Amino acid sequence: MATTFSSLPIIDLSPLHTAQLAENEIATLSKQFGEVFSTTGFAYLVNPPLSFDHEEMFAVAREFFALPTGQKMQLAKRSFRPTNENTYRGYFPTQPHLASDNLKEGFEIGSAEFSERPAKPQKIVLSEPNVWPNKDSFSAQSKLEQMYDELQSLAAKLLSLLAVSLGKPPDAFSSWLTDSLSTLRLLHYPALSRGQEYTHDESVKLSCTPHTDSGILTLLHQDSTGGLEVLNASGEWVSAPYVPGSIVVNIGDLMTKVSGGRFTATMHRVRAPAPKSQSQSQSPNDGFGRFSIPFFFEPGEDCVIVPALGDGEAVVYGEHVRRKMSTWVEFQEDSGYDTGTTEEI
Ligand SMILES: O=C(O)CCC(=O)C(=O)O
Ligand SMILES: [Fe+2]
Repeated sequence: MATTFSSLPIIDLSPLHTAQLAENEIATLSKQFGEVFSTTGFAYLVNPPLSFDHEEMFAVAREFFALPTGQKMQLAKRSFRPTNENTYRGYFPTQPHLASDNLKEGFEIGSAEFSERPAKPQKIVLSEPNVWPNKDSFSAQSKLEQMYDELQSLAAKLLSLLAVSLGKPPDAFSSWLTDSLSTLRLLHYPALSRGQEYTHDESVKLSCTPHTDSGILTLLHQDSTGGLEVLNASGEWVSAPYVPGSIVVNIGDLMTKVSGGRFTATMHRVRAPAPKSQSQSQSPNDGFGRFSIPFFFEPGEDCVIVPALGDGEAVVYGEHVRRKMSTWVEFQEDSGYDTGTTEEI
């Protein structure tokens, strides 16, 4: 359970810029992560060892979501476009009929190493190849693939630190990286229209309902719109505003299991972006909504995850994630998804 916090801590990743961490740096960072993940479960990471910045990432998201709806729908998962082959990787449109408090469109990629469709027929194929817009209309495929690889390497370094913080050798969890199912997801939350800011009961209007993430950990790039909130132990929603240059990190359910409950997968949600302001806006996204780019760090489908602490049972990751998937809006059966109202940027 998360503790009663009122803001999120900041961890400086500058030491990770060198190829090899010194013993004392490993000890200091793993202690920091151990403390943060057993209290807030969420933190800001600054000075991450990545070759790209926020601006480059969000330029990619803007380029993708500005594509005509028809072109995005060509990349839709089969549940949204039955003639398409992909079931897991690709585009999902907003679903206003199913979930007005979960209004988001997204585009997801996995590892470029999954280049062939597995022979085993399954309703949802977790290790299927990615799909892409054609290169004439979308220039950022190789950039996104590189972002994926760099985020995977960063997450793997953090995993070693988590192993140490649980009293294990740095490579204790390295087998999880085999055929990793990590997902890089571009998300767009459209802005509300005027008058839609509140639900009929006057509670806050959300565009992502409260949930915990399912995997090992999540590395989130968010734009400056704001809206992410994190639940503390007193039941209060604590705002996690944009901190320039930072990545938000949080623990997923799997790591709670592995740590025997020591690490906390904290509930979080996103408030719906405000309608276009009437004054001259400072925000480049004004009226278009919010962009965020979570990277979900995940083990391979067949990976058997054995808890490092406590007496919990081992889980096979593929089974764990398929169980959780039934709660995700983009995997609900729905015939009323929105394929025609995306504004051009
Ligand atoms: O958009 C955000 O800030 C958070 C997204 C999120 O929590 C998720 O996709 O799991
Ligand atoms: Fe999340």
